[in-house]
Amino acid sequence: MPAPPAPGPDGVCPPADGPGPGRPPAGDRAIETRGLTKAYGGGRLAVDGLDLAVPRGSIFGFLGPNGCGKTTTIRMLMGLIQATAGHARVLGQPMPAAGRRVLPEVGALIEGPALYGFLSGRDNLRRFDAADPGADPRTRGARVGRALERVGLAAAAGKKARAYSLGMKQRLGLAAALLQPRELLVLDEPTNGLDPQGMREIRALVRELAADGTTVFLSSHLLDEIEQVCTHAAVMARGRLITQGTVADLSATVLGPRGNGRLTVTTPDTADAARVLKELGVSGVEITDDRVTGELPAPDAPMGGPDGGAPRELADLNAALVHAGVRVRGFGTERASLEDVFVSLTGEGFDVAG
Ligand SMILES: Nc1ncnc2c1ncn2[C@@H]1O[C@H](COP(=O)(O)OP(=O)(O)OP(=O)(O)O)[C@@H](O)[C@H]1O
Repeated sequence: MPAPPAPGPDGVCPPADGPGPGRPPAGDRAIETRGLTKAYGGGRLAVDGLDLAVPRGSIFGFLGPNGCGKTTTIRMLMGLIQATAGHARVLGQPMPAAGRRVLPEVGALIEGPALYGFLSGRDNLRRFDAADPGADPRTRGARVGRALERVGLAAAAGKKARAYSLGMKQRLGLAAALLQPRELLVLDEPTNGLDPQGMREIRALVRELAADGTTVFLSSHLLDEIEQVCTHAAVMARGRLITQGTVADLSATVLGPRGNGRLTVTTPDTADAARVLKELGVSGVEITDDRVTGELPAPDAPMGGPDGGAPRELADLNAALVHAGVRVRGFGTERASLEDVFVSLTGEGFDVAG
């Protein structure tokens, strides 16, 4: 996997047109936009100067509250609507100019699949396949069968699509996107409206597809979804890019440069635990009820053990507590969530309309 874009000192990644440290070289980007902008009537910008850099091979989450401009961006990327300003490249080619060359390499699922309810799942796929001028009709049956198999719909292939659950319809839409091998999959809110089981199935499928080397760009307003499935993310609010980078780097932006997370120790011996942790270099130590929390030292910081040694790992910290007679009932670290990132960078709660 190419090197992820690194956040800058303010925690925000450099724009796509900068040579930014850690930013994937242009050839390694599945999607790249510069200043991409869309104004609908009324003058308000639905998308405002967007600089995106999606590394090839990533599972890239495009995250933001409803109405922040995700679908509008995707529609511009796919050449479905014209940008008001700015540029977009998909698989290295300018869009929409190179649409005919690029789009056969891209599987897209935007705003739910358009299915005929009176046709079976299999016949819906045959119809999609027949609409592809590059698809050989002689091998259609095999292609459709493989795609159904891939999304776990082989057994239900003969059922009318109107009898499918929402999750099955989404999977059928994905199967349509997978009839041909694709370099890039673009999925707009693929789990929207699904029950938890349906969501899990789609996420598992996304992971499988990415494991085969396909870049997956998926939009979502669900923070935990992005955290669970994505390697990288861009965070949008009100049409603007707030930040982008690896999911781990984004978490680190709100944890400070040390980015190690907070340690939590649950113990009846809170005062002793706090003292030992401070001696070991843990800062910001706080006691709340039977919990002692603190910020872990940087990995390269000197960390003195009680015997003058230098415990470096969490396990060593735990051992030192036990050695000092602290009865440890719980021990662990917490990383910042993407929700923390969003709130810290925008000053807003996540559940706002864009
Ligand atoms: N065809 C249109 N004409 C006018 N305004 C539009 C149009 N499509 C979208 N908008 C507006 O542009 C903004 C961005 O909408 P968009 O659908 O891109 O957001 P989104 O992040 O995909 O949200 P959602 O998840 O709710 O679809 C919203 O304020 C929306 O009302």
